[in-house]
Amino acid sequence: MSADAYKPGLEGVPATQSSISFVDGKQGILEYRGISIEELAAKSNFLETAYLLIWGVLPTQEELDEFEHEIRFHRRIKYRIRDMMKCFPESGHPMDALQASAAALGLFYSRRDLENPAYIRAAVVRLLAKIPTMVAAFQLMRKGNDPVQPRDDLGYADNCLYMLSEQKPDPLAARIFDVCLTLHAEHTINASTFSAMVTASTLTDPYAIIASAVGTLGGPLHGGANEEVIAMLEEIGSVENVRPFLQQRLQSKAKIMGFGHRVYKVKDPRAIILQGLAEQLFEKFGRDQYYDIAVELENVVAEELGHRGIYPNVDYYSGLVYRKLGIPTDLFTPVFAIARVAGWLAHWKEQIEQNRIFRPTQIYTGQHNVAYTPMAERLTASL
Ligand SMILES: CC(=O)SCCNC(=O)CCNC(=O)[C@H](O)C(C)(C)COP(=O)(O)OP(=O)(O)OC[C@H]1O[C@@H](n2cnc3c(N)ncnc32)[C@H](O)[C@@H]1OP(=O)(O)O
Ligand SMILES: O=C([O-])CC(=O)C(=O)O
Repeated sequence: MSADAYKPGLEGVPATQSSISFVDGKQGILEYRGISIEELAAKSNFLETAYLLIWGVLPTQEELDEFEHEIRFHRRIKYRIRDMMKCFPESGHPMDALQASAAALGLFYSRRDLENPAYIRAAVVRLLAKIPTMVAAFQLMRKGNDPVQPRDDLGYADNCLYMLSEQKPDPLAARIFDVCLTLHAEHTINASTFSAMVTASTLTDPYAIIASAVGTLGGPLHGGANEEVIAMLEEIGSVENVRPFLQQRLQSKAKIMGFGHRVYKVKDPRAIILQGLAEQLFEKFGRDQYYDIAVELENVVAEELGHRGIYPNVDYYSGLVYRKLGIPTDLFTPVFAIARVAGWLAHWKEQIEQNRIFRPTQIYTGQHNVAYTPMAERLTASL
């Protein structure tokens, strides 16, 4: 195979066919099942959107009620999962705790029955229901407290926010959190979804699939950037410092977190909505000290890098929203995961319906016919 065929990072290489979502990176369009993200953010909610993504159609009221009811019923986690999480080091990152706990769920539901729609539905319900409870359980247990119990009187987003922020959510805050989940639910064949699809293509169980996707999402080039953005804004510290900070970053060829995207060459449509949500929250609950720095950085990056299509991505303004909602910084990426479970599950279902194991090829750059060197004759490797 010619080396020209190799595309680092698989840029532009179609790896699947999918009807779940669509991105036009030049025009800044994102659709789930053909419906624009702006319309879903305004009119839908996370659970309805999850249903749409996974089953391909908007549910009737009856179908949605049943789905919500099933999820509400499955929110609690087994005491053995909680006991396992108690043994995790408090200093560990919540994404690692989530990855381990998601994988551990598979120990309880290991019988695979991929041909059976009831098995698929049960796994979908369980994962959507339990992932937020697991994130919240680790958050409380690392502080030495008992894990919070989900509240049956609260809807999906309200309950998540209640468990994560440890306070009864204000209705506007809960609605905004719900929109955040909808915005993060799906994004075509991004790195974590691809990871989920590769794992799914071996016909393994959905808990292993979600665990591999969580591991992939956590990296700073992907979902982990939302946490890094806040660290960066804190480091900048003041609006006056934005320009010198950017110059120094560009000189050292370091990335500006929350900017740039493989597909979008304009501002990510989700970043536009998230910025609006941040402003709504600031109006009601007071402005975040880092917001002005963020806006100035966006302007200065546009001057310097806009001509190269480098603009804010979904991770840029989400952290400012989560901070105002009272969510600790190292839970920002787990919150992303809570939402993206919907997209990963939709791709799992689609993958097994059209499955062929992922097994690409490589261009070998090593040697051939190398003689084995006996230990006594080996030179110290110059590392
Ligand atoms: C949910 C999400 O995953 S959204 C993305 C979250 N990630 C981030 O915010 C991290 C910062 N951004 C990035 O690292 C990248 O833009 C990515 C990973 C998102 C996309 O990566 P790729 O498509 O592979 O682009 P790549 O990293 O090769 O960048 C292409 C060029 O643009 C530059 N560039 C891309 N993003 C940035 C950035 N944030 N800051 C400065 N320069 C950048 C690169 O340095 C590179 O320049 P070069 O051609 O002179 O070497
Ligand atoms: O599509 C991507 O590469 C990353 C992204 O924005 C997402 O996963 O939401």
